[in-house]
Amino acid sequence: MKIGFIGCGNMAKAMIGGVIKNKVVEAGDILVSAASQRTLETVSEELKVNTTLNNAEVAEKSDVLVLAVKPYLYEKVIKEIASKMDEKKLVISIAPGKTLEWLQEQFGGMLKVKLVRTMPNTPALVGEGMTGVCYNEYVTENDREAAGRIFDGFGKYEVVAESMMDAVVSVSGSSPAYVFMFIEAMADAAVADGMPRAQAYKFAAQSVLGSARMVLELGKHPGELKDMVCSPGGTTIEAVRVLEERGMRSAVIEAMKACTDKARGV
Ligand SMILES: NC(=O)C1=CN([C@@H]2O[C@H](COP(=O)(O)OP(=O)(O)OC[C@H]3O[C@@H](n4cnc5c(N)ncnc54)[C@H](OP(=O)(O)O)[C@@H]3O)[C@@H](O)[C@H]2O)C=CC1
Ligand SMILES: O=C(O)[C@@H]1CCC=N1
Repeated sequence: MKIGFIGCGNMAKAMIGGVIKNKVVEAGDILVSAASQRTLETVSEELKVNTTLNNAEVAEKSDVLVLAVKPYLYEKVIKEIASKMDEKKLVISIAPGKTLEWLQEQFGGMLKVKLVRTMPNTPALVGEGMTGVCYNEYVTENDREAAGRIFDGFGKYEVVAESMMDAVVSVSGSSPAYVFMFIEAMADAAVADGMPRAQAYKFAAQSVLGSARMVLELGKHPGELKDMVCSPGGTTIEAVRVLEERGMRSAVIEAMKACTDKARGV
């Protein structure tokens, strides 16, 4: 399987890193394009993948093609590659807001292009990505299996109804940013208490990692897990009281609502 990436920024590099590390394909089976030679030189040096400035060449030489440019460039890039497409190639979109119907239109109504609409996230870089996936009608069982191997290569994935994709942007595509802010804030507080910064990041990040694993592995309600930490009359409930007073839940819900709304409008 030859995989092509059009665009090689934060998200593509995270996906490529995971796919190579997990031996889904060899680096030599990946062809990447970008806007600048400088990016391609860096990517070629760091990831040992093949590179070109020619998007149409990536489309022509790939069995699976990942569109990894910013959403506003999708229309332009698809125009550049449309003539190189055929009904065997699988196209993976990673942009928020670009529906299967819209993508199909860009490729031209006549071409039965196989489309996979996804929303990955940057933890893919360490093999812990979460990707929401939906397919158009031309994607076969074999294609799904091939795409699944790619998504498995950099984390977990789940097939969802297309109507859920905007919510996926908010809950996993964008959410690493909120989690990093939370880790940074906790580390700042520990630094204020006198802890060296590097150590503070380790304590904060490992606590987030462990807590996430408890949710995923123990099958218990997050509220129950929170209660297990809150000793009666203890320290934790004091922190919980202040977080509730400052509107933590409401801030998260409102922030994610804004994110989902933005995804709908991209
Ligand atoms: N970052 C994230 O966490 C996530 C991003 N996404 C989606 O992934 C896509 C890419 O985002 P991200 O990686 O963050 O963006 P970046 O800005 O990091 O990367 C964009 C890449 O596109 C390249 N590029 C620009 N113009 C062209 C062109 N005309 N032809 C080919 N390549 C071009 C750039 O090249 P150069 O480097 O030379 O400028 C760059 O390598 C977006 O649609 C985004 O919404 C989805 C989920 C999560
Ligand atoms: O911020 C963005 O638009 C992209 C999509 C999800 C994460 N990053």
